[in-house]
Formats: sequence, structure tokens, C-alpha cells
Amino acid sequence: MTKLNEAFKNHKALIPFVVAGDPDFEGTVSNVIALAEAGADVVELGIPFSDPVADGPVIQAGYLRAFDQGVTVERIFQMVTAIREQTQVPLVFLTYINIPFKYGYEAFCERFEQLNISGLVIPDLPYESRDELAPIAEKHGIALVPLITLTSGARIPMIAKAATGFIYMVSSMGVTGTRDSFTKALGETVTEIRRYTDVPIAIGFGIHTPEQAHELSQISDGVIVGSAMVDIVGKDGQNAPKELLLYTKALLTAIDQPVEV
Ligand SMILES: O=P(O)(O)OC[C@@H](O)[C@@H](O)c1c[nH]c2ccccc12
Repeated sequence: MTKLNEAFKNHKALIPFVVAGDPDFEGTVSNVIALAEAGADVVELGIPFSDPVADGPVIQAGYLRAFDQGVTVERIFQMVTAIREQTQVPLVFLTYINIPFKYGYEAFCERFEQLNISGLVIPDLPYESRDELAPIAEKHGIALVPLITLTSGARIPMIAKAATGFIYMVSSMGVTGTRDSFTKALGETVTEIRRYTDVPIAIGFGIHTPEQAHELSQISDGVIVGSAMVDIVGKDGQNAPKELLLYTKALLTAIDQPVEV
């Protein structure tokens, strides 16, 4: 938890997302190391799931490539062990609730703690259903990162007040995937969340150009970039680490730019 707070300290954070097991096990390890080397503040790793309701075509394709490699949760934990031999970059996992449910919440969170994984994002776990998992996550020092959408409305105070780690502000309606523009309502929602919590707010969904990363980091504490990263992995395969490094550096440079007046 503290590691995640530190990731946002004194600067805007960049959180790239890649799929665990894509293009293969060694490839994921190299990709995460490249992202950390480029300066990513946190890396978000997706556990492939068969029915990923919140994911668009690019990330679904990433999950399928990982399934082709025979990805399992156990194999992913081994992958993290290999990653941890080379980098202590804060890690957050994205997974659908069936995965930790089937593994067992206690055992799942225990593994997270052992592997120094800082947080968990679960898109199909509504705030109202978190009580079974939240105390176990907390006991193991894992932040259960809540998602707030443009339609969260009256539920914002309750979600924001209970948030730890950071808040995932979903930029737009629909599934993951790059977007060309963002609604002004986004800034208003971030301001609304701010009234209830000091926990950092990161915006994700749709961001792919350095300009967008810059623009959205100005109204938040950081940005999450997924589909654009997974697209690179899909296209460049074994060369992905180099491309991810360059792309991440370009995003970071844009985020660090002063605001134009
Ligand atoms: O792919 P995008 O549009 O850049 O969005 C981030 C996203 O990939 C990552 O955080 C994510 C992947 N799968 C998700 C499911 C739900 C919420 C978020 C996610």
C-alpha cells in the first residue's frame, strides 16, 4: 500500500498494462523489466480470463495469446518470482473475480504478499460486494483498487472514502481500447472524487497518444495505458521489450511537460 502511495509522490504516475503470459512467459518477464527500466511507476498485469466483459478486442487477443501458451495462475506467480529477481517495480494485478474466488481469497492474497504485489483491480466486483475479499486483502497489505466510472454518481462518496492504493477513474463508457477524445465530465468527476479522499486518482481507458497522456495527467494523479501496450506486444512479439521501452519513455516525457498556457 505504501509502495503505491510512493509511486504517486511528487509526480504524475504512468501505469502501463500488459497481459501476463503474452506473448509467452519469458516475454512477459522481459516486457515488465523493460517497462520498469523505462521508468513506469507501477506496472499493471492482467490475468487472462475466458469471459472478460470489460475488455475490448486488443486485450482479448492478448488473453488468447496467453491461453495458447498454457497460462495458469500458478505459472503467473512463477513469472512474478522471475520478475522480482530483477525489479522491485510496484505491481498491481487486474483480474476478474472468478480467478481469486476459485484460487481461494486467503491463498491468493497470501501469494500476493509473498511476491510483493501491491494491489488488485477487479472490474466485475462492485463496491457493494467487496466485503468478503476486502478484509483479507487488507490483512495482507494489498490495496483493493476501486473503479469509478462516469455513471458512479451518488456512489462516489462511499467508494472514494473506502479507497486504498489509488482510485481507477474509468475515462469513458464501454470496453477497454483506444479512444480519440474524452468528455469534459471527466475533470468534473475527478474534482467530485477529490472532495472525499486524498488517495491518488489515476485515469485509464482509451489513452494512447503522448498528448492524451499529458492532457489527462493534468487533471489527475496519473494515467493507465493498456490496449496500446498490448497492441505493441501483439505486433512486435519478441521485439516488444524494446518498443515498449521507447513508447513508455515517450509517454513519460509528455507527462512531465509543463502545462502550456
Ligand atoms: O486498454 P486501455 O483502453 O488503455 O485501458 C486500460 C486497461 O487496459 C487496463 O487497466 C485494463 C485491462 N483490462 C481491464 C478491464 C477493466 C478495467 C481496466 C482494464
